[in-house]
Order: sequence, then C-alpha cells, then structure tokens
Amino acid sequence: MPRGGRLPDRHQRALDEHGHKYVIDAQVDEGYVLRESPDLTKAFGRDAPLIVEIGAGAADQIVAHAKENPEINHLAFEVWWPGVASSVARIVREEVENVRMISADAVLALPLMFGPNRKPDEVWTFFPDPWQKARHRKRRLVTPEFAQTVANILPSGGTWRLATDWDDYAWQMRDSIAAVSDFVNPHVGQRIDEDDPGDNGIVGGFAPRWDGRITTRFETRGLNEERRIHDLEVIRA
Ligand SMILES: C[S@@+](CC[C@H](N)C(=O)[O-])C[C@H]1O[C@@H](n2cnc3c(N)ncnc32)[C@H](O)[C@@H]1O
Repeated sequence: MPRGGRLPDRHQRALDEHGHKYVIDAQVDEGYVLRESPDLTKAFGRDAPLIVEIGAGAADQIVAHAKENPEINHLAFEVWWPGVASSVARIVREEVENVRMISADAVLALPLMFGPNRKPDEVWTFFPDPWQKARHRKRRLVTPEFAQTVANILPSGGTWRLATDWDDYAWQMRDSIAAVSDFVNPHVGQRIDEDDPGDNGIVGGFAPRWDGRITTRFETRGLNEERRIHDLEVIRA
C-alpha cells in the first residue's frame, strides 16, 4: 500500500497500534486499484446498514456521523495516506467502533465491492477536489459516468448526498446526475442561482443543507473565501 512521506508521530502511532482494525487490509495495486473485494462483514465484525463516503479526507464528517449513529456501519474511501492515518487517530480518539477506512480509488472499487448481493444505503461525496483550473476540470470525480457508477451500486430508495463550495462544480454535479435516468432529484428547480448557465436546460436542483452534515475544514475554507455552498440529495429510483 502506498505510504507517502513521513507522518506526524501521533498518526504513525495510531496506525501502528490500531490500523489493523480500522484500515481494511485490501489488495491494492499501483494507482490505488483495488484488486479484490474485501469481506465487509469481517472488517466491521457485523452486518448493518452501510454508509459509504468517497474522499473522506481526515474523516471529520464520517466519524461525527458514526458517533451519533452507532447502529450504522460507515466505510470511508481515501487515497491520501496521511488522511487515512489522521482518520485512524480520530477514530481512536472519538472511540467509534463503526468506521472503517479503505485506501483505494473509489471509482474503480465501487463496482467491484458492491453488486446485487451487497449495496450501501447511502453514498456521500462532500467537497471533492475542485480542480478549478479549466485545463484540470476533466480530473473532477463527479461526471455522468461516475453518477452512473453510483446509481448502479445504490438500492432503490438509496440516497446520494453531495456538497461543494465551487459553483461550477455544483452545476456540473447537478447536470451529471440529471444525465442518469436512475436518479430522482426531489429538489428539481429549487434554489436557482441567478448566474447558473443552465447549459443542459436545467437550473436549480439544489437541496437544503442536510442536517447530518457537519462543517469540515473544506467548507470553512470555502466560506472564508466567500464561496457559496451547494448541497445535492438525490434518490435512486
Ligand atoms: C478536498 S478533500 C475533502 C475531504 C472531506 N470530504 C471533507 O469534506 O472534509 C477530497 C478528498 O478526496 C480524496 N479522493 C479524491 N479522489 C478519490 C478517489 N477516486 N477515491 C478515494 N478518495 C479520493 C482526496 O485524496 C481528498 O482527500
């Protein structure tokens, strides 16, 4: 598994002492490609409803929710190893037993890990890397193809929640989801931005802030830099 540079001592210690429990021991090739689907029942020590967060960063959001909802299993995908290490330190500090990390590229791992026999109840994508320079936008995570991947793994009635502090990424998310007929957006036409280009003939479609979402450092940074926050909440038909 890729390790990156030197970690702060307390994060390294958390990994050394607790990583075997909270980081799923998965076969990952170069490029964070998951080779085989891990046994989630074994990893969590139980079967329970499941929330999957893609790009959990330092796990602020998922640990806060897990603490409030001990009956739900929470699985965090994160490819940034210092983030995984700091997440393990947080899991231990907050004494939550229902979070597991996996250091694999979620785009490729989701179809491998989930299928007819196992589906998450919710997927979260909060403040994904914005890639705001025009020439980098093709690196953004949320595209119509990725929206279809999420639709394929959610059960009917399952929810995908997203948030971003970058307007044009919010509009891209909204349009990517609208391109997938498997999703119902209960907030169609709501919260229209006056400068929304509506390139695909759609404007608005944003949800009120979900009250289960805490303010992470990425949201704080966006607010400090006077960016608007957009939330999306869509349901798998
Ligand atoms: C800007 S951070 C946001 C973290 C967190 N969601 C929050 O709001 O605090 C986005 C994270 O997504 C991770 N990431 C990006 N693409 C990913 C992928 N394909 N699979 C797993 N993690 C990914 C990055 O390493 C980064 O830590």
